[in-house]
Amino acid sequence: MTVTVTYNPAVDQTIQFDERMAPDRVMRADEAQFDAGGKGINAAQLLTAMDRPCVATGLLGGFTGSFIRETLQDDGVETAFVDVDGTTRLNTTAIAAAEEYKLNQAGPAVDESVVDSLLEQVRAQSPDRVLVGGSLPPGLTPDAIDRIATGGDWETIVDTGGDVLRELDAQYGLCKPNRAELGDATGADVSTVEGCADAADVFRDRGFDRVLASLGADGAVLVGDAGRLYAEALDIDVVDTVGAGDALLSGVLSAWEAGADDETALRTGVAVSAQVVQRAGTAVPDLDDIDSLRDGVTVRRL
Ligand SMILES: Nc1ncnc2c1ncn2[C@@H]1O[C@H](COP(=O)(O)OP(=O)(O)O)[C@@H](O)[C@H]1O
Ligand SMILES: O=P(O)(O)OC[C@H]1O[C@](O)(COP(=O)(O)O)[C@@H](O)[C@@H]1O
Repeated sequence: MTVTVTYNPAVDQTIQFDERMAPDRVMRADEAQFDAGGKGINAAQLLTAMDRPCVATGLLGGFTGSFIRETLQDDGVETAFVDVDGTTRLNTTAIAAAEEYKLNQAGPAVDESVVDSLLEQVRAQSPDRVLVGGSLPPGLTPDAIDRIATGGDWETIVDTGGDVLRELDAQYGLCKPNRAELGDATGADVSTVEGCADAADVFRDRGFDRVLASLGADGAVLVGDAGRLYAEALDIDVVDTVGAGDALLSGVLSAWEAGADDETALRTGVAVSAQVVQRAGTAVPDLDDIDSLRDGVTVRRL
């Protein structure tokens, strides 16, 4: 069973415009979409949709926090959040004439003592693995993630920005940097797939047993004891890439939970992420034919 930890959840607002974004003018959208968001929460929704036992934890506050809790419960996702003062943030994605703008808030300031309460919630679930996803709100340092990794007898997986990734000091089962985060955290040249795999190898020497590097339209690389695998992205019409990394990671974790090997897991992750990027927002897409979609993913050893 997987527990997800989202220290800095978000209500994801997605608004779309036909015309390009421009300053000093009122941009009027016909509609707006609101989804429960934040990297760990996105993963919990996808894992639940793929029938993998999962509990979503993290920090929630204010009316936006209530929206997230109610949305997850309506979606059948088990929750065990810690309530905090302040208001959970609203992250806005504006899609204007096919250009995507991501406007993220920092989130409510919290006291480090909240990590103790969160760890209690995690331990109470007796998880096999814990996925810590997303940024940290003001008041928390990377130690808040290391404390999860050292807080119990579970495997810890982490998906966070390169600046935080670089500071982690515990042992992790997997990290999921995207191309920019891979380059930021290692200083390596990540302009080629081989370069990304080399940079991922550097990460493995820093306490990450496996590295799942997401490369956007170029697909993904999975590096671990079983070797270095590269999967091409599927050729699809992209609407919104927000949530793509969470989808890739969720697909990989879901396949591993079903006993799949690394190649099948990587194929599954690419297939799930392809479904997510074909629609706006971070709500769960149609995952019914993931098995046939993943058979269409090209994978090779590097
Ligand atoms: N333009 C695209 N075409 C097809 N698949 C994509 C595209 N962008 C992202 N994906 C899929 O989503 C995955 C994660 O995308 P990426 O943007 O790297 O993640 P993140 O959201 O973490 O930055 C990719 O590995 C790929 O499988
Ligand atoms: O696009 P990704 O990396 O899969 O993550 C999407 C999620 O990350 C967020 O952009 C938040 O990211 P951060 O936690 O890193 O600030 C959410 O708004 C969104 O739900």
